[in-house]
Amino acid sequence: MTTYLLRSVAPLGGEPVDVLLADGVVAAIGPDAGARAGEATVVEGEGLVLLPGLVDLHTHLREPGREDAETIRSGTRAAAAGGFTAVHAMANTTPTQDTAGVVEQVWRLGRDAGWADVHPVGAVSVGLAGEHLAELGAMASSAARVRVFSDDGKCVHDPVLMRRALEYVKAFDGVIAQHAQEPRLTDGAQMHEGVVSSEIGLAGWPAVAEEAIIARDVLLAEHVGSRLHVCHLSTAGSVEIIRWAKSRGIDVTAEVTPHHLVLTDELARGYDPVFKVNPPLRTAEDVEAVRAGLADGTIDIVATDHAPHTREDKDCEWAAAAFGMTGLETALAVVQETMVDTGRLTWADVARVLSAAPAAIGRVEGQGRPIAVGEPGNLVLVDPSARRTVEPAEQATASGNSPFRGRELPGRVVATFLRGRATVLNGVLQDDADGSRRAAGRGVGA
Ligand SMILES: NC(=O)N[C@@H](CC(=O)O)C(=O)O
Ligand SMILES: [Zn+2]
Ligand SMILES: [Zn+2]
Repeated sequence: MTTYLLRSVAPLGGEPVDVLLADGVVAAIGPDAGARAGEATVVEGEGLVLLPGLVDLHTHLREPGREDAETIRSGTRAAAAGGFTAVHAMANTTPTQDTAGVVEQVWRLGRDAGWADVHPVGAVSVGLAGEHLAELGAMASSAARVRVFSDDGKCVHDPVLMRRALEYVKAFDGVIAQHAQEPRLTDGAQMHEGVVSSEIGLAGWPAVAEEAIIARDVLLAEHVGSRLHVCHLSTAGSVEIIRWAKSRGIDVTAEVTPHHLVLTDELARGYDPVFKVNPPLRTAEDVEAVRAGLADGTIDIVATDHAPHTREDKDCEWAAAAFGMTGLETALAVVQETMVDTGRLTWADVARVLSAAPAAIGRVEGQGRPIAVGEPGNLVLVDPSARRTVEPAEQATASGNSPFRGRELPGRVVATFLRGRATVLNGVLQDDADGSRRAAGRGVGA
C-alpha cells in the first residue's frame, strides 16, 4: 500500500504541519512525519486545508433499478471526487431497500466498487407505500448494519406508522429520517407556494406542508423518547420548530442541502427543470434562515440529497420533469462559498457539519474522526483558493442535472483518501492512468 506524506497541510484550517499516511491510518503528524516518510509519495500541501473525509447522510445512488441515471460505482466515484469517504444510500430504489437482502446487496456492491463506504438506508415501510413497517430489525442486524431508516421521496404521513417506527428503532439505536411533506397539502405541487408561483402559474408547495410534519414528528419523538432526523429542511419556520424542539431537549437532528443554502424560487421563472426539486427552492428569507440555523447549530449537518436523473426525466417541460438535482461534486464548494467565505463557519465547523456530525447521526464507525495519529486515513485535502466552473460533462456522476452547471464556485478537492488509499490525487480520480481520466473538478492548475 502506498504511503503518503502530505507536506505542510493545514488540518481544519489551522497551523500547517506534515501528515504521514501509512498502513491505512494517520501514522504521524508534525516533524516526526517527515522523518518517517521514507519512500512516501509526497503531496505538496502549501495553502491546502485537510479535513476528515466527508460523510453524506443523504445520497441517491439509483442502483438497483435506475442504473441509467446512476450506479453505485458512478455515484461513489462522484462522492470521492467531491471529497466524500462515506455515503448513505437512500432506500427509494427498485426493488426498494426494504429487506435485509437488498440492503446487503447495496452494501456489498459499494464495498466491491471501493470508492467510498456505502451505508444503505432502510425503508421505513414496505415498498415506501406507507402502510406496513418494513423488516427494520432484520436490516439492522444484517451485514449492512442499517441504522438510518427513511421513506425519502415519500413522507411517512400516517402518524401511527411514524410512531411505531420511532419506537421500533430504539432497540438498535436507529434513527428515522423523515422527508417532511404533508401529501394532502402538496397534491400536484410543482414549486414553492409564494409570489413567484402565482406569477408564473405553477401549483405551489406551501412551507406549512413541511412545517406541519416536522412539528408533529418532534412531538412524536418526544412522546416515545426516540431519535428523529429531519431531511432537507428548507423553510424559516422549520428552523424555528427545530430550535424550539432542541430547547425542550427533544432528540432531533436536522439537515440542509447545499442548494437550499444558495438557490431560490426566483430560478423557476426560466422554467428550467434543473431547478425542480423536493422540497422546492424557497425564498431569499428562507435561505438566510437556513444559513443562520446552520451557523448557530440548530441545523446539525449539510447533506447533499444528490438526486441524479436521466436526460429523459429532466429535459422536458417543467410539470413532467422529475424532482431532484445532483450535488456530491459541488457540496463542499457551496458550503465554502455560502458559509466559510462569508465568515459564518470555520473549517473546523465544516468538518463537523459535513463529517463528524453526519457520521454520529448514522452511527458510522471509523468515519468523521479527529485528525490524529492512529485514526483511519479517511481524509480530504482541499484548495480553498482555487476557482472552477461546473461542467456536468466533466463530472463523475452519470447524470447531468447539476443546478450549478456553468456557475463558478470556489475550492477544489485535491485529494481524497479512503483508509489511506488515494481515491482522488491531484484532482484526478485514481482508476486508470491512460489520459482519459476525468478531472475531479476543474480548478486552477488541474
Ligand atoms: N429531492 C428530490 O427532489 N428527489 C429525490 C427524492 C427526495 O429526496 O425526496 C429523488 O429521489 O429524486
Ligand atoms: Zn426527500
Ligand atoms: Zn432525497
